[in-house]
Amino acid sequence: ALHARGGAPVRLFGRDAETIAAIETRHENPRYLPGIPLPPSIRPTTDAGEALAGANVVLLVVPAQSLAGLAATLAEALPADATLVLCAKGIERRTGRFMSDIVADALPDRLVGVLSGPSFASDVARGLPTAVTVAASDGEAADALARRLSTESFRCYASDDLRGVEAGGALKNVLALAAGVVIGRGLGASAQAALVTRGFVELRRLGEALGGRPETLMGLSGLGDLILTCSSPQSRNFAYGAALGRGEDLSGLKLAEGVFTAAIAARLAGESGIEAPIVETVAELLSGELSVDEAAQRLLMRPLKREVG
Ligand SMILES: NC(=O)C1=CN([C@@H]2O[C@H](COP(=O)(O)OP(=O)(O)OC[C@H]3O[C@@H](n4cnc5c(N)ncnc54)[C@H](O)[C@@H]3O)[C@@H](O)[C@H]2O)C=CC1
Ligand SMILES: O=C(CO)COP(=O)(O)O
Repeated sequence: ALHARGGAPVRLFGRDAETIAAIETRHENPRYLPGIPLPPSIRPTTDAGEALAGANVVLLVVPAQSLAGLAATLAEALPADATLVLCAKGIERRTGRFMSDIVADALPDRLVGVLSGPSFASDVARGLPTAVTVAASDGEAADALARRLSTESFRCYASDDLRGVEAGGALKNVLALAAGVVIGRGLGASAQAALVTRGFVELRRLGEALGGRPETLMGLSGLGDLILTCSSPQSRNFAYGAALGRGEDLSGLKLAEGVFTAAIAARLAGESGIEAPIVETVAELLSGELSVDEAAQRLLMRPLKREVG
């Protein structure tokens, strides 16, 4: 998408030499985006220093649990005026830190943006229409980043609610796992709709408790991404949940960030005094404390209460 803007060259860093070589020679990423032609002007490299030299916007797309490990490289090689844009959707499971907290600890005073919202990589790579949120704690910096990253098919809305955008992106993954379980276990589309709606109540409550604003949580990076990932088998979190619900072997499945976020999100909910039964049930299902049927039963057996209030 960035390439489509024209102008500044786009460099792509990856540590897997084979994939990088394929992108360079065949202009295709056979491992992650097979069959999708990539623009030949993208310059792939396995040398982080080369990729970062002279860069003024750096998009970090490593999984959430890997970000802290990359921070040392960044501290060494990142140009002083480069803006970091965090794209991973997760919470560090050991510490409870959001992505922006990890960067703030490793690179204090650095301008940080967060890009999140409903956007499957393969849709973006194909140039299909996509709308996302780009947040920075400084609203004008967010506006500038949104202008910089938008293309005709990749529309970025600016926000100054960094935490709200991060919280929505991390929590929707946990709920997408639950939605996948519902479908995988054959509980039906009505149960799926109920799960997503009640899941959104949890996303909103917990997202607000963690510092996000309600209108952000109702926007693209919260509700929008929740709708996408809770309804499409293209979502790896949904697909993981569906495989779990069907009782299939989970080894070999693609990265599902919610697997790493569930327990820490449940802990943060507990610490904030927030009721989050779906998030807690997903955490216990993943840790093996509950079976799929016990998890479903537990959610159904919750005491009756008013829908709102
Ligand atoms: N794939 C998608 O459609 C979308 C993914 N995201 C988010 O982006 C993040 C990454 O997801 P994917 O790219 O799909 O995961 P992935 O598992 O497909 O790819 C992650 C890549 O990062 C590499 N990596 C891990 N640690 C690294 C390190 N320290 N240095 C260099 N490379 C490293 C891995 O080798 C792998 O190639 C996740 O947080 C995900 O939630 C967000 C929106 C869409
Ligand atoms: O975040 C995503 C789309 O917005 C991708 O979702 P999955 O990680 O579940 O595939």
